[in-house]
Amino acid sequence: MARGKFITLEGGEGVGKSTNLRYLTDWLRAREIPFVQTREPGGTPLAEQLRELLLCRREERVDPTAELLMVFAARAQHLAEVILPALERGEWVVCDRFTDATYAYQGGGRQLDLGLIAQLEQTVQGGLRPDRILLLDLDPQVGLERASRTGAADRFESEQLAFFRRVREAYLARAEADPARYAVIDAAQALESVQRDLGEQLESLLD
Ligand SMILES: Nc1ncnc2c1ncn2[C@@H]1O[C@H](COP(=O)(O)OP(=O)(O)O)[C@@H](O)[C@H]1O
Ligand SMILES: Cc1cn([C@H]2C[C@H](O)[C@@H](COP(=O)(O)OP(=O)(O)O)O2)c(=O)[nH]c1=O
Repeated sequence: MARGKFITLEGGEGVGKSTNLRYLTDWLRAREIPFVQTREPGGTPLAEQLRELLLCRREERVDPTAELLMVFAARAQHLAEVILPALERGEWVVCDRFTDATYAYQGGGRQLDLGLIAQLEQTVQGGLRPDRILLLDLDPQVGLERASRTGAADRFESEQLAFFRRVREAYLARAEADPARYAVIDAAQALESVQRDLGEQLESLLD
């Protein structure tokens, strides 16, 4: 049994991840490809509890290294319980955010050392990396405006614009360094154009 493909969807706030996840899963269903849809932080009961702790707004300042370790704690659990078993069963995994979000938010946004993130990535994931990272790219000003229409701001969404500019730059720098693995999709386009681009990416992953 061939290992399943591991696809992640990434981008800043309000880029259209939720909207386009539905497109991705409909595409897989239409082709009868077995898959697991999941998200980070989260994806297991313990990891979802860590997500709540990470996202809730609080009086106490959250130390960036503490934040980073919580993200990777959730990821270790998610990998062991959900992602690796699904890939081993030959199913595809569609994950709403993964380690690129850590490079972007904790590395770019919080300005933590990228070498430290790489060390944790190696410890937690070994050699596992997504087969394709679908990066929805959008000016954060537009993204935040879109996101503000969909509910109250969590701890990350409450950051300043400069934070989200660094997030975007960090994502784009990673995509530029490994163009075979990343698809940068212009999320400012009309939804149907975004989805056409996503569909092309998925087609290219079929054996
Ligand atoms: N390509 C697009 N053009 C215009 N608006 C969009 C587009 N994609 C998504 N939206 C809208 O932007 C808002 C945020 O989209 P959503 O999918 O919830 O983003 P995210 O999950 O990335 O925060 C929603 O109101 C959605 O309808
Ligand atoms: C996976 C991950 C997410 N995050 C942040 C980014 C998001 O603001 C938040 C939750 O992700 P998500 O549910 O995708 O939020 P949204 O739909 O509002 O974009 O967690 C990190 O800071 N580091 C990480 O490694």
